[in-house]
Amino acid sequence: MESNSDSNRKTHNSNAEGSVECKRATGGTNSTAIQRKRHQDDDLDEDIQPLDHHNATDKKLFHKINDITKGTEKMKISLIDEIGIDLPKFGYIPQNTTYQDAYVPFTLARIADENCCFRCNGDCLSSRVPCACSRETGGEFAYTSQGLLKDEFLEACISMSHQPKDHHFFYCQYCPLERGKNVHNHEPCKGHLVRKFIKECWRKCGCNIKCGNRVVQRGITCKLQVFAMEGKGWGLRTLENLPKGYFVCEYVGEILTNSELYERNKKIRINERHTYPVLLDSDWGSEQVLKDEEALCLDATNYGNVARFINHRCFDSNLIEIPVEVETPDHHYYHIAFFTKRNVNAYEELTWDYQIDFEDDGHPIKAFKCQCGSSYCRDVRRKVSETKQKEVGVKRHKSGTSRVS
Ligand SMILES: C[S@@+](CC[C@H](N)C(=O)[O-])C[C@H]1O[C@@H](n2cnc3c(N)ncnc32)[C@H](O)[C@@H]1O
Repeated sequence: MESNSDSNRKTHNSNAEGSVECKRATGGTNSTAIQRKRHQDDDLDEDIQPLDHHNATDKKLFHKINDITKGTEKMKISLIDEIGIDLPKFGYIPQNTTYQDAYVPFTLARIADENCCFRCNGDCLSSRVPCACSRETGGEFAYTSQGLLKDEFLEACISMSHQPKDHHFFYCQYCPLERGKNVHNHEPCKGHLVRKFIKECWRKCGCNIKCGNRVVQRGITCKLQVFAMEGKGWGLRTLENLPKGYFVCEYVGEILTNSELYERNKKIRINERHTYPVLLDSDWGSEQVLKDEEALCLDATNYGNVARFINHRCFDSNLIEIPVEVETPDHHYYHIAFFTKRNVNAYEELTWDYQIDFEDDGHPIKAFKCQCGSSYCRDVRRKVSETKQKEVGVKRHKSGTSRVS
């Protein structure tokens, strides 16, 4: 997986390939073929700046793309690279898309009358009595009329992610994660955290599209930028101040079954396991045996949205991911939406806690050497190796063998 900047650093002259890649301006020719091609590429030419461009602060820019979404989001999302790393190779998709076997039916017939608010009008948040769509959140909507998450709901979600052991876990009888390994003796399920869901109004509801209980489905509304950094590869930042409880973006990728994820993992080298899949396991274990086509994950490796650039930070990240029910009451499939955990300043990197167990080598999501910089960092291996390096440095220093490079 090309994600660590140390491994993907290269000179700005190298020619990147793929769907959201930078290319040189093609000026200096009258060829009709090229002119025709240019015309077809107008959208791209407008979005992609030549290499070696200098910005106002006179920092060298190796790459700049004005809109990595290619117009598929309401907001343009730029990408800049001031250190010279490979451009990401993926196709931008603004909505989750089934890869092959995942069973994700969106039918109106599956939405029972008690799972929608067909009698509502206008804005559900302003109705005197909260409608049926608030039932998932205990009879109160999760959102304020300003479109932010209510503090109490947000704090409860943060507490669940900070102290998962204090909260309820589901344990599957036959865990899809273990089944996917295709071995005779499955290990017992390690447990899946029960999560708090938001339920948004949708097509069978009587309210209008501006209803305050429709936030995630309206998409990205803030200015975001993908940027390159030392150590972690690409990352995402906000270009404007964001208040606490603000919806930033959802995690979008291909919808894969767990077996499909294992097949993908098998095809790539052992130390390059996927680092872009997110399990949709909030409901695992609540039923007897989950069929393979219902044990799903989102994989943003080949196709995804801007959320694939959000790096991990142990514990004190500024984003939290919350499951959101939109099109189907069936929680095998749901959306993963990122909200701010606190006020976030313009130009701060946006991070979330992947909840990685840095010691679980069997997990389909590969743990990396964490460089989150948090004082709560859980990557003990990194800490141990850093301590050892320091000790070796001190010993060498004492024996006079150390070299300053
Ligand atoms: C979902 S991607 C995030 C975007 C990624 N940085 C990129 O360049 O495409 C996850 C990968 O980013 C890198 N990463 C994320 N958080 C990191 C951290 N705290 N320390 C080191 N690497 C990190 C790891 O390589 C991880 O596998």
